[in-house]
Amino acid sequence: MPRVDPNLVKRTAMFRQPLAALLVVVVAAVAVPQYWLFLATSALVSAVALLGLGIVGRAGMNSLCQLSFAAVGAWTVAQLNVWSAPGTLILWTVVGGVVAMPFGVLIGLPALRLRGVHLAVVTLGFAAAADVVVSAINFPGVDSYQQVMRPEFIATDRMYFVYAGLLFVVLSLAVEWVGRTRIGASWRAVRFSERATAAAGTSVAGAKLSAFALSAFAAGLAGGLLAGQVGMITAQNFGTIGSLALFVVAVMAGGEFVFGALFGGFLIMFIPEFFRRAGISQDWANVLFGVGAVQALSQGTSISEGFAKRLRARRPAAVPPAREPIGGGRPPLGAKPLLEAKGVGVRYGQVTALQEVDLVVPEGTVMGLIGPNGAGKSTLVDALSGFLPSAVGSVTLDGRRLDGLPVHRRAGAGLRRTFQQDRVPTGLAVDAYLRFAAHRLVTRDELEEIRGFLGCPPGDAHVADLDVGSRRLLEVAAAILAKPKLIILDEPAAGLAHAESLALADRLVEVPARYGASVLLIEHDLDMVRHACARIVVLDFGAVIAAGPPAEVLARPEVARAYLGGEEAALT
Ligand SMILES: Nc1ncnc2c1ncn2[C@@H]1O[C@H](COP(=O)(O)OP(=O)(O)OP(=O)(O)O)[C@@H](O)[C@H]1O
Repeated sequence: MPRVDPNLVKRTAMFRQPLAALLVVVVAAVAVPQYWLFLATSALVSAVALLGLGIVGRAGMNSLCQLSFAAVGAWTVAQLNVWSAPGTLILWTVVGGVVAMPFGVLIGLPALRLRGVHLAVVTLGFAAAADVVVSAINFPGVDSYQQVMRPEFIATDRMYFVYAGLLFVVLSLAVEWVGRTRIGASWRAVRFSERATAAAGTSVAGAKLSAFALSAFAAGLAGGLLAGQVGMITAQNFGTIGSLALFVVAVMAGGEFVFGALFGGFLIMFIPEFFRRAGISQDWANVLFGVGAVQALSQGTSISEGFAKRLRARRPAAVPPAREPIGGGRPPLGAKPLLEAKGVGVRYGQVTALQEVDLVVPEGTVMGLIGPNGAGKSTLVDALSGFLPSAVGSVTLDGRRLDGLPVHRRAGAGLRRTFQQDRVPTGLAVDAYLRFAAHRLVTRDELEEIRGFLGCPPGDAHVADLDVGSRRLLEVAAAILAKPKLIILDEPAAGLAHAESLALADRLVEVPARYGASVLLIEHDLDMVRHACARIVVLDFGAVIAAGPPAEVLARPEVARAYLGGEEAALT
């Protein structure tokens, strides 16, 4: 049997769901009886809005006002229709989507500070307010009974269904494509960890606002599509309860997936109809959706996500290559200072976590930062990388003052860091994560080289399927791939077996010469520190108590005392 090129399979993966959706639309266009066409078109309208909800869902946010954005799109289309603007309904619908975008950004602004239920309340408030506004004033053309005109070729219900289907397919292709760009990866990343997103040089605000803007665009398209379908729109089409139902179905079916959106659209339109035919109140459909959403939330996966997981589970597990120690000595201690921190101090209320710490990391070296639990190591890393704006003192990297710069700008200036707990977004594949976190264009060769160098799993392995040790290595790989001047690794060996820690130490030793970055290694594994570092600095109670070559420093009694709490023995 001829072998299929795996790279081609990977590259075409984003087309799979949209093309399958196209097939569904084509079959339905031929097979659906005239009677059901209106409902089927409405299902596509809802599916378009659900795709948009899936975008904010990818970024880990909730929006309960999707139909308010749809109302903006519908309003725009109705107004352009009244004005007989050029471009026909097709262009008006796109304009409606674009006009909805600033509203998305406006509603996204609170998301910069609010999360979870608080954000949901804000969006619900907007939905309620929009509901009141559109109920109080008629849509354009309603007073004069002016129907939204469809162009000739989509005048029939069947052709309009095909048009709605094609619009859904094009939008889903666009969403899948954006999902594979750095913007899409930033949505996944921000959902997993805002701190790690910023540390990877990406603006958290940009990620959140772009998700809201594109989500509103999709909703605006849905509104325009609806205006063309029904001809004359009213406030009832965009009620708060409708927005809530849409959200609940997105949670249940999985709006983040093309098929989840399509399936959700089908449920929203056809379940109430089935109830009606069975002589049951249609309101029971919302109860059913609510139960489905509770079920999805309690299981932690939507229907589509569960399906995707089962498909992934059938693939063989990714086996990372063995990470054997490769030997080699410590890097030289560079002469030129790269990072210079002076008088860095941090207080948490009454606790002084850091007291006027001075630290110099030279160019071209691996330096260790050690100290007992609570010594202030992570606090120092947070202060250096910009997570503690209240920190006092000054930080200079390669002669550039970093003081006052936010986290992502410091990352852009060449300071990369990792975290004590791994922060690799589980929604991405290995190479997608590396590309995102590198924050620059990386070649396939570079990806393969860094994965091989550190012994990371294959590029198409899914992060969610990896063990903790492999994820830690991925973080290190991503930091190196970003080509920074300084990489601060906060306990990178947590989760690795001892032999693997030493193997990682061997690799770190090579980093300055091979990739041109210095490394500041925070680690409790003193074997690893001895193995990798040309110099170490010891913190205790927020102050530097010793600095120098590892063997010499670890032999000092004050260092042993800090670690062992009073015993005078040297740390061997
Ligand atoms: N958000 C916070 N609020 C109050 N106190 C804090 C906070 N974060 C850290 N501290 C305190 O600041 C001091 C330094 O903590 P830090 O986490 O920087 O130490 P560490 O050396 O990184 O410890 P470990 O090795 O256990 O990670 C500790 O006394 C800790 O309790």
